[in-house]
Amino acid sequence: MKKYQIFIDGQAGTTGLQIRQRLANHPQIEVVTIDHDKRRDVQAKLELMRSVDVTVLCLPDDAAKETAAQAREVGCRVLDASSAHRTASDWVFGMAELAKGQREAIAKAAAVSNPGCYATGAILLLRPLIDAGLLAADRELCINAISGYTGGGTKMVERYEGEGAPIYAAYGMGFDHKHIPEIQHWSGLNARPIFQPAVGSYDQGMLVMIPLQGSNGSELHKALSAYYQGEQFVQVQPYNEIAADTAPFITPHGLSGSNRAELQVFGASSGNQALLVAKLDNLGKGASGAAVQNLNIMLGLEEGLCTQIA
Ligand SMILES: NC(=O)C1=CN([C@@H]2O[C@H](COP(=O)(O)OP(=O)(O)OC[C@H]3O[C@@H](n4cnc5c(N)ncnc54)[C@H](OP(=O)(O)O)[C@@H]3O)[C@@H](O)[C@H]2O)C=CC1
Ligand SMILES: CC(=O)N[C@@H](CCC(=O)OP(=O)(O)O)C(=O)O
Repeated sequence: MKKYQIFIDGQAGTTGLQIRQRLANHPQIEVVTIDHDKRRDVQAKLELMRSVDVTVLCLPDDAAKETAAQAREVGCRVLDASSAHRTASDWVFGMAELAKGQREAIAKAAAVSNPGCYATGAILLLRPLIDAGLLAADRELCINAISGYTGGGTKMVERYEGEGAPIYAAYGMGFDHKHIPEIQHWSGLNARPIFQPAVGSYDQGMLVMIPLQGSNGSELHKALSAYYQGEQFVQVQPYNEIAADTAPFITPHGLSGSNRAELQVFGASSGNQALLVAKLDNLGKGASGAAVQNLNIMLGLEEGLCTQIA
């Protein structure tokens, strides 16, 4: 059986480690590692990139831009987990479920950008509804969200695993979160949404919530259910139903290690108020799970292989 080789630049970071953990048992992908003290050595990286099938970037944006340019120079395919190229026209957006033809585009691409964690939830909810005309592209939306602290990378993990980090902390008060451009671009929203995220004192798990005035929940639920029918990693839950084990609450927990996103729609009996909810693991479908899914697609392998941590 053919084995493909990949190099992860940023292999020791939060996202890099989770990708390696998933790939440890992959039957057809082998991770080629770089010595820790050579991780910033451009020549050593170029040499590796010349020989592998795909380079995966798990770096801060500026470093990702540099390495992506080097990878392209030596003709190596790239999958970038950073937010540096998510709306770039010469990159393919790595969300297989986005629309018809997206999987095929990922399979052929030289450069794939892995979606942002919050953006994954928001785009999965909005794109089908805007495409269907059930939400107007110029609709002014507020998107609320909460993430586990691993979403903030090694620095936030250190802070939360030490003393005194807040149990709940809202942020995004500058109205300029880095995911807003990709949410707008890939959902097809003309109006800039207000995005108001928060971080909680737990490691993994995310909720993205979009309240809608004047919308009929049942119609939205039907449209989302039809759009994602047959998808392995995106599931629409029953209308107006809260899982028995968390009722009367919806929580960001329960999907750690998985590559699934669960979408929910709630609607008022009046038919003119609704709430859209996406639940996912910020390190799973929001990062490393999606990255392995994209690698499988890029290499022509079964899409679900090793995307989840058992
Ligand atoms: N955490 C998450 O939920 C998600 C993160 N991402 C994205 O993935 C990328 C990585 O994030 P995350 O894993 O959280 O970050 P971390 O801070 O956990 O890890 C980043 C890693 O990159 C290394 N690094 C930094 N600069 C360089 C460089 N020039 N060359 C080689 N290695 C370098 C760091 O090593 P050192 O500092 O020791 O040199 C560190 O190991 C970011 O762009 C982030 O936005 C995407 C989706 C979700
Ligand atoms: C809790 C937390 O800080 N989350 C990060 C987003 C997670 C992330 O790293 O997003 P990317 O996928 O774009 O890299 C933030 O709000 O900036």
